[in-house]
Parts: sequence; C-alpha cells; structure tokens
Amino acid sequence: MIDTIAAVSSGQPPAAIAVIRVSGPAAFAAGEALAGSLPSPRTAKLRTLRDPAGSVLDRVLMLAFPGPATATGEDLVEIHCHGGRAVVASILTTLVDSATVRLAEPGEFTRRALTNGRIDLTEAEGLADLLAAETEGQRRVAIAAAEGNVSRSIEGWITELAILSARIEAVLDYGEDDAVDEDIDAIALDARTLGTSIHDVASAPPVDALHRGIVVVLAGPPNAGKSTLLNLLAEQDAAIVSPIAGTTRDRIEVQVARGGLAYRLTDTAGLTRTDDIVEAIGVGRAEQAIDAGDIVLWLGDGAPPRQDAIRVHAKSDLPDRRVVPTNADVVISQSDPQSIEAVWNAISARAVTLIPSIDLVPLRAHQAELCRTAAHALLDATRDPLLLGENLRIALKALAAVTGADATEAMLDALFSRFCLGK
Ligand SMILES: Nc1nc2c(c(=O)[nH]1)N(C=O)[C@@H](CNc1ccc(C(=O)N[C@@H](CCC(=O)O)C(=O)O)cc1)CN2
Ligand SMILES: Nc1nc2c(ncn2[C@@H]2O[C@H](COP(=O)(O)OP(=O)(O)OP(=O)(O)O)[C@@H](O)[C@H]2O)c(=O)[nH]1
Ligand SMILES: [K+]
Repeated sequence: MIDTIAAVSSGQPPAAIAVIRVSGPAAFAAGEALAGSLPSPRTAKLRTLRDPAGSVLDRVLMLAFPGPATATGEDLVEIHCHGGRAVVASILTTLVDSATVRLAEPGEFTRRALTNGRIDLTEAEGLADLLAAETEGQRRVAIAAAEGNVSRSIEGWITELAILSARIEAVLDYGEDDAVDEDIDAIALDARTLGTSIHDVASAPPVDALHRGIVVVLAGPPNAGKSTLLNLLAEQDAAIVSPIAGTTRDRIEVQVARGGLAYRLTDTAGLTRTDDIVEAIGVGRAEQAIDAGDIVLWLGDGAPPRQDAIRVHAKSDLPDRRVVPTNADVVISQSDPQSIEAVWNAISARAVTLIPSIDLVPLRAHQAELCRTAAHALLDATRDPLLLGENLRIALKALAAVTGADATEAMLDALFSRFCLGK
C-alpha cells in the first residue's frame, strides 16, 4: 500500500498564501473529508475546510488532479490556504490525524514523479538545480534539463543503439554470408559515427561549475594586495586588509553573482616559507585552493603556481610598482575602479570557457563521464559481430545509467536530500 503524503509546497509560512499538496491513493478522500466536496478535476474552487469536529480551519482555493496525468503521477490535491503559521499547521495536522496521510519527506513528491515514470533522473536532477538556481545562467541550464533536454538526447542515442543492435542480430541470424559481411562494416562505421557525436557532446564543459559557482582563487605572496582586490571585486569588506604581511591566515570565500553567473571568490594566505605553524597551515590550504580553483588570479611577481593563472600586477600606483612586467594580464590599483573592472573582464572571459554554451546539452560531470564511457565503447567498434554487440551493450548500459534506469535507492536518497520539503 502506497502512503499518501502531504506538505507545504510554497515558501514556508508566514506568507500571504501557502500551497499544501496532498498526493497518493487517499488524497481525494482526505481532501473531501476536509472540504465536504472536491471541485471538478483541474479547476480551482473556493471551499471551507473544517476539522472532524466541524470547526472552521480556513477558507481556501482548492484543486483536485486525478492521477496518473499529474505532477506526481498520483491523485493530487492542492489547497491554497492563507499562509499563516497556525493556519497551515492546523490543516496539516488535521490531514495527518486522519491517519491515511503522513507528512512528506524532502523531495518526496518529485521522487514519486520519478518512480511513476513522469520524469526521469536527468529531469529530477534538473529540478533540483532549478530550485537551487540563484543566477540567470544557472536557471537557464537547469530548466533545460528539467524540461527534458538531456533526457531527449540520451533517449535519442539509446534508440540509435537499439537499431544498431537489431542490425547485428540480423547479421548473426544469417551467418557468414558475403552480403552480410559488408553489412557488419557498415554497422561498425555507424557505431563509430554515433560514438563521435556522443563524445562531442560529452566533451563540452559540464554544468557543475556553473551550478556550484565558479571558484576564483586569489593567490600570491604576503602583502601583495589579494584581500584588497577580493573586497573590491566583492564590493564588501569581506577580508581584513592591513599593511602587515601574513594578515590573511585562512581561506575566505565570498559568493558573488555577476553577468548571470555565480562566482565563489576565495582569498588565500600569502604564499611564503614560514616557521609559524598557523601560517604554514594557511599556506597549505592556499596551495590546495590554487589546485582546486576554476580560475586563479596570481598577484605575485614570480612565476604563477598554475600555467593558466591570470597574472595581475597590483598596486601600480606605487612608485616601485610603476614598471609593469610584460607578461601581466591586468594592471590594477585599488584607487582605480576601471582597473578592477578589467579584472572582472578577465575573469568572465575565462569563465565562459568553463561553462557549457547555451545551445549544448547541459550535462553534469557524472553524466558526461557516463556518456564518454558509451562513446569510447562505440569508437572501439570492430567488424566482429560478437565484439560489436558487446560494445553496444556497454554503451547502452552507460547511457541508461544517465536516465536512471538502474538507479539505486542510495543514489536516489542522495539526490532527493537536495530537495526542499514539499517538492
Ligand atoms: N500550484 C502548483 N504550481 C506548480 C506545480 C504544482 O504542482 N502546483 N509544479 C510542480 O511541479 C510545477 C508545475 N509542474 C507541473 C507538472 C505537471 C502537471 C500536470 O498536471 N501534468 C499533466 C497535465 C498537463 C496539462 O495540463 O496539459 C500531465 O503531464 O499529463 C502539473 C504541474 C510548478 N508550479
Ligand atoms: N598603494 C596601494 N596600496 C595597496 C593597494 N592594494 C593593497 N594595498 C595595501 O597593501 C597592503 C596589503 O594589502 P592586502 O590586501 O592585505 O594584501 P594581501 O595580499 O591580502 O596580504 P596577506 O594577508 O599578507 O596575504 C595594505 O596596506 C593595503 O592597503 C594598491 O592598489 N595601492
Ligand atoms: K590580507
């Protein structure tokens, strides 16, 4: 027996209006018990909700959606009530007291949509990203995945694989005839062509950096002006600035949205040889941050710790900083706002190379990895029908893992724990 679940699906109270959703086999009975009668399917009607003793809970707008053509694939009732804390609590309590309904877990409505085949794993992951989206860039990519862009590409490839498999079956059935021998070459060629197109899509930058925020690490020797630059980029006093070398001891992270992208600006301890235990730990953390960062701003005069670092020549207003090294990418001074703008331009020019372009299939890194596995199996396609069949099976298995055909409970638990209550 499947539980019927209920939760607030709008923002949490207090609010002007709150939406409570009830999904499952007992949803309509529970709705009727509260409202006396349900509106006709998929139309909003005004109803007075009462508890079992007959006292009025609230006057609400209500909708009933008969399954399976619903967001969850089950019978679904929506109660649009007044958004006061006690109003919402009284309705939920009355629902749950009826014993046929329990409170939903985070993401449980969406999990049911997945279980009931209304959406696949890529769409569920897209929804999780959509709910977390804070910038326009994140939203655009997330809605594409939630609307099935990833799913459609994968399903298209799976269909092509099925056709290739059927062609191999035909060859195996007919055995070693000459005409058939030629056909195996054609199948292997088509498999490799498919492998190439999957590989192209899977080699584009994944969406992960876009969603988690592009990590920009400010690095350099002590006193180079890193914290000053961080504060100017973030337009806030996030890091302590002082003339004392070694002021910044630990990483300091500030989240900034700019040009529709999310950035995580990270100040680090100045890189130096030191006997101070705490400072040495800070230097170790700085080195880790430099390795893990998406973009490194290097404020030192010596060679940058990473070849791809953006070299920033800071404090250019000081007399002893007038000579600009020829390999500097940006020259800045704390009193020149245009020079800080130039740093942002250098950052965003680099950022666009790290995120997928909007016309591509927005893959997560783990999805791209599975697609590359499929692509490699196809690119290895040989003219031996048995080996070719095996390669097609490997490719199919990898692609099916993207859409979640064999997702384990643990994987789903991890995904849906990212969702909020009521989704
Ligand atoms: N009030 C409210 N707003 C909401 C949702 C909701 O559940 N309730 N959603 C929650 O996710 C999103 C909309 N998603 C939905 C997805 C499918 C269906 C649905 O009923 N689908 C049917 C019929 C489609 C149609 O009307 O043509 C279907 O797909 O067969 C409804 C909402 C965002 N806004
Ligand atoms: N004249 C001038 N001074 C600057 C400029 N940028 C930073 N400073 C000064 O340089 C000193 C060090 O600046 P910070 O930003 O703390 O340097 P840091 O690299 O974070 O230093 P650590 O914490 O030691 O790693 C401070 O006194 C700043 O005011 C600049 O553009 N011009
Ligand atoms: K500092």
